[in-house]
Amino acid sequence: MSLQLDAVVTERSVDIAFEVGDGETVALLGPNGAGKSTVLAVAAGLLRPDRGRVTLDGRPLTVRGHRQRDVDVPPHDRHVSLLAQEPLLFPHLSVLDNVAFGPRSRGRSRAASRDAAMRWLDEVGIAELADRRPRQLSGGQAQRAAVARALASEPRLLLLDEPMAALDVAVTPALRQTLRRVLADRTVVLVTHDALDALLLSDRVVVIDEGEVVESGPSAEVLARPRSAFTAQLAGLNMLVGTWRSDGVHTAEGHRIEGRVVGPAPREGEQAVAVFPPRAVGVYLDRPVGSPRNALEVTISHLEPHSGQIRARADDLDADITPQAAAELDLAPGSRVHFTVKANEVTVYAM
Ligand SMILES: Nc1ncnc2c1ncn2[C@@H]1O[C@H](COP(=O)(O)OP(=O)(O)OP(=O)(O)O)[C@@H](O)[C@H]1O
Repeated sequence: MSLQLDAVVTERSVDIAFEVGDGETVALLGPNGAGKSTVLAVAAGLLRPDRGRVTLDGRPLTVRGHRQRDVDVPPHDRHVSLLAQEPLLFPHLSVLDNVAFGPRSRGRSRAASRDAAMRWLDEVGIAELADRRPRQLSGGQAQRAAVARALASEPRLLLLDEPMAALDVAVTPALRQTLRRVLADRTVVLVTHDALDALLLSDRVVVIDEGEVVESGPSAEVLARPRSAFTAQLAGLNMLVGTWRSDGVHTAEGHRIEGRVVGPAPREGEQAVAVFPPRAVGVYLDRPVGSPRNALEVTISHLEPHSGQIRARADDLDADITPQAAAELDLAPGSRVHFTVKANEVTVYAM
């Protein structure tokens, strides 16, 4: 295990332990105040836990309240980079010099640092902005520069605190694709509120609530089959993971679903995920004939009121329908029905 973290911060009622494997991205999910930023601060060395231990590649970074002598490696000696929600760039330096700062302060020559910085700017798609000042960048460009800067110091561990939260929704899909590329094979802890980011960017999720880990496991499993009410609410979307074929995503349960592919197209036989909101789902007793919609035959497991609608849950999928429709269909747990959804309401991503 690359990162091992175990931290108690009494004042914040946080008592959290988890591990991140070498080259693995773990998403920390949880409601406001759950303790996610506290965990990042402990890993980065910005906050000392009352009790705990943080090791990276076996090297103790923080040790408190153990029988062993206390250890507190300062932030700049940890080989850890933290990327905050707001890109914190030095305003008086060019974008290139902002990115070159990390390698330079680790003792590399000015020329080598600038070369490395240029490579990273290219990697995140903003090489042509190298000479600008941070105030001449859009929010999305500044965040790309901040990603390049975080990576240029070649951290052993990258910590991302909601890297897309402050951005315009229009630029998030492109930045998400960039992050997917640069996070692959790195050891990363990603804090996010967004189930889709967790699904697409992380290998595993750790769900925390009120300062404790409440659920963890492979991202697709936890998000598609949430065990806690919180995770279900967070996911908020139907997600079907399966194998990509030319006619759509095929799941192990035998469902096939078509949708719009966003981002790099999955290759035949690769894993893909189809995502759609519960409000886009229609419920029918008989399979609709001659309709271009996706139709999935499912068994209702439960029904519950949900913001003025009835939420029907079946085979890990949710449909929100009106109370009248639920009554007319005479729905009850055990009912065999068809969930339908138009292909243009379904988004498909390669995994
Ligand atoms: N500087 C601080 N001093 C004291 N308590 C704090 C401080 N910052 C946060 N807390 C408290 O610690 C707990 C965990 O907060 P934390 O910021 O880690 O949560 P979070 O999961 O990151 O939340 P958010 O999603 O809102 O950023 C909360 O109860 C919060 O009120």
